[in-house]
Amino acid sequence: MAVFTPVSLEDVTQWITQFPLGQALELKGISSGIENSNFFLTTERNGEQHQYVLTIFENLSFEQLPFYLNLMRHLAERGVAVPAPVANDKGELIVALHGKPAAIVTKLEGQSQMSPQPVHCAAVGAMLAKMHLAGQDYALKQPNLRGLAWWHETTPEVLPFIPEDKAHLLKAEVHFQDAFAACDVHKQLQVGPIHADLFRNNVMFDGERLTGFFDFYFAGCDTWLFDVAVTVNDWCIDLDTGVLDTARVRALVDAYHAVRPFTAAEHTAWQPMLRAGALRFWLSRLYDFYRPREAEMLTPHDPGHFERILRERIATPAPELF
Ligand SMILES: Nc1ncnc2c1ncn2[C@@H]1O[C@H](COP(=O)(O)OP(=O)(O)O)[C@@H](O)[C@H]1O
Ligand SMILES: N[C@@H](CCOP(=O)(O)O)C(=O)O
Repeated sequence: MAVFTPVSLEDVTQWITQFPLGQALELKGISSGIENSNFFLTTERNGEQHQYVLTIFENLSFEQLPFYLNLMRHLAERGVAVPAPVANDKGELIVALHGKPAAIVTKLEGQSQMSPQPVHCAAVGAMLAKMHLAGQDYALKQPNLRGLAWWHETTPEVLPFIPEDKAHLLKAEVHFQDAFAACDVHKQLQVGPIHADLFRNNVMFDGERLTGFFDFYFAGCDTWLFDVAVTVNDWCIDLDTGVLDTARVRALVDAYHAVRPFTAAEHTAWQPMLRAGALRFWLSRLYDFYRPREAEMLTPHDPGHFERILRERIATPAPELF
């Protein structure tokens, strides 16, 4: 159960009067998250019921949240399928509830598609390209906080815990990624706000219709190609082996390319970028496994999954971008 801060309907009844949402009818805790306390909120306005998600942020602060919430609003206003945050009567998107930052966003229809077919991957690729284009004129700037600098900070923290062969791979890959980040091709890559964690569990589908991307709390400014690589490394693989499924890769990258054509530099950078996407999640999973943060991770994800993916991306070239 991932409701860390209990909230009752009575608590919300008064609090919600500052939002143009009508009256709170029902509040249900959502069990699946791992970082925040999330609730489905039903309200009634002019005789009609509406569904929202109320999130109480357990780790992110009032200072950190505007980048993420304003990005969601910016994207929603430009027709990207993401939850739209609701402002209160002072125009604020982040409002204290039980002393912690909280926000209300629109509820996406559908469920996560955990066994995606090419048709789902194509929808994700097209929406991802649309999202990158729509984010171009987003005014707030924040780096990807899980990027190269974080890999350098985190690697020495996990090295003492892991056996020699893994330590060797980790150090060698960080070294390889340093060289890649410094090369001319990398400097030519398109940069902007990215989701940076667009896994299967962060996208909703109603049948084959993509209804939205959510969980933007790892978003930051980084290369668009890194976002594509992270997404392909989750959506287009056999989960047991990490091996890429060519049909799903083609569907995702072709659909992306049709909306926002990849550049020659992106074509060149594709194989090392897939390795970067694997390294990022191998490292965060190692960190969460060996250095668990208090009351944050209920069940740490398996680091071995992304170690396998990284080894596989090093050993076997992925299908070309175009
Ligand atoms: N806007 C939304 N619309 C519909 N469901 C949502 C929305 N936001 C979150 N959820 C539901 O809440 C669950 C937990 O959200 P998530 O952002 O993954 O939490 P956490 O940040 O705590 O890991 C999701 O798996 C999803 O079922
Ligand atoms: N996608 C990451 C973990 C982040 O968790 P999320 O539920 O907030 O997406 C991973 O799989 O390691």
